[in-house]
Amino acid sequence: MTVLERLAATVEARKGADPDSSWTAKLLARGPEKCAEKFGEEAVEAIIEAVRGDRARLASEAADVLYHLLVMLAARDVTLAEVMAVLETREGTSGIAEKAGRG
Ligand SMILES: N=c1c2ncn([C@@H]3O[C@H](COP(=O)(O)OP(=O)(O)OP(=O)(O)O)[C@@H](O)[C@H]3O)c2ncn1[C@@H]1O[C@H](COP(=O)(O)O)[C@@H](O)[C@H]1O
Repeated sequence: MTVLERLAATVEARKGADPDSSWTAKLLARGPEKCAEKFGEEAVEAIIEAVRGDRARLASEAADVLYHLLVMLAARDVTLAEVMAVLETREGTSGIAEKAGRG
């Protein structure tokens, strides 16, 4: 199991946990809209570091983005496995070919 899969399992397990002892449970208790907003904030923080070019800070912000992505997905009952399955269907298809083939 990868660290991302373990984190997804932890996030899933936090559904219904005590918001006073779990940041994940606190976020989930505030609803999917708040989880989405939080994901957006973390994404913006990662964008800022990408523009600045600080590799270590970008890696750290990217970790925040991945964690908050998992929380946002969990809030809408979308599993990491579902996302990975979508990525798998795209394997081997160039983004350029995919765009050209759109109706
Ligand atoms: N990976 C994370 C993780 N990444 C970030 N965070 C929290 O997300 C919160 C982000 O909140 P804020 O935006 O307020 O913090 P910030 O980005 O520093 O904000 P600024 O003050 O800079 O604006 C912080 O409290 C971080 O600790 C995380 N909280 C939990 N996890 C993982 O989730 C697991 C379960 O955590 P709990 O649900 O808290 O038990 C943990 O063991 C970790 O593996």
